[in-house]
Amino acid sequence: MEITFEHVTHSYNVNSPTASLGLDDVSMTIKDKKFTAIVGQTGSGKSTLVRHINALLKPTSGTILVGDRKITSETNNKNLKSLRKNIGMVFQFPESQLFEDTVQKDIMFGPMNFGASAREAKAAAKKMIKLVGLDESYLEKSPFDLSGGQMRRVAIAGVLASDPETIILDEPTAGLDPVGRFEIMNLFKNLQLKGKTIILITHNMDDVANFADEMAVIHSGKLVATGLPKDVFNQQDLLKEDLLSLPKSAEFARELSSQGFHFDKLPITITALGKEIKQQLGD
Ligand SMILES: Nc1ncnc2c1ncn2[C@@H]1O[C@H](COP(=O)(O)OP(=O)(O)OP(=O)(O)O)[C@@H](O)[C@H]1O
Repeated sequence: MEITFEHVTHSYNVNSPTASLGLDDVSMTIKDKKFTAIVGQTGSGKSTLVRHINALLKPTSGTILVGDRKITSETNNKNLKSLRKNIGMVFQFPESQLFEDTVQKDIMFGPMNFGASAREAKAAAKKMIKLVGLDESYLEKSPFDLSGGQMRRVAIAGVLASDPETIILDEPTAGLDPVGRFEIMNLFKNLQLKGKTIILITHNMDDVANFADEMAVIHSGKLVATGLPKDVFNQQDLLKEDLLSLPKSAEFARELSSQGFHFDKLPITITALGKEIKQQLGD
């Protein structure tokens, strides 16, 4: 589903002395079936932005179009079920929301909440547990007997079990070891390649460089850049003003620039960096 923000502003605690601006006149389009990363410093408005997509937050002004659904300040809290079924959200540390006595029941909760029969939900649990890299024997275990990484996978399986068209991830790999992180990111990339729209909030620029098709940079509630990661990471004004940090390959390329190498554009992945170095050493 294509998602379009049209002049969206969100004020927290409107009309109170503690009012604060979460989003400031944001207009952008998140493309259907693409992997889009949302980045920005802490407190810049990333979570506020994505919470408008399933109407967890309503705009103070402006409109969000999610496919053919329109969300405005007037949107009624009723009738949001079909929207929310299609927008899966993996919050930060989703394992904190596990509560059932077995993994199977936890994964079944979402689909049943959206109207699936027990049989359908069981089948979904069986499929999803494997998709997140655990075998079926985990279904009968208590989620609380699992490691942190395993709990995270179960929580993700629970979101995927409702088969949402769009999946929003708010730092889904925070606190995982590098291998676990890579596996989870690969899982989401594969889901996108099979037709899902993925929206990832992250502070990890290597994940953006390696997995995202598009990126958006938010600063103080405003959208300051959007585009292909290889272009956005080369916007000098963003780097100068410290609105963006670089993936490791680009950092390394910058260091190499003072050692006689020359890069027209900073390479943002190891593969691109390797190719450039090889070419320049061969010349
Ligand atoms: N419930 C709330 N009430 C009042 N202000 C809020 C609330 N939630 C967020 N804000 C404010 O809105 C701004 C944007 O916050 P938001 O959580 O969207 O940022 P973020 O980019 O997701 O940050 P982080 O990277 O730390 O998760 C911040 O100034 C924050 O203090």
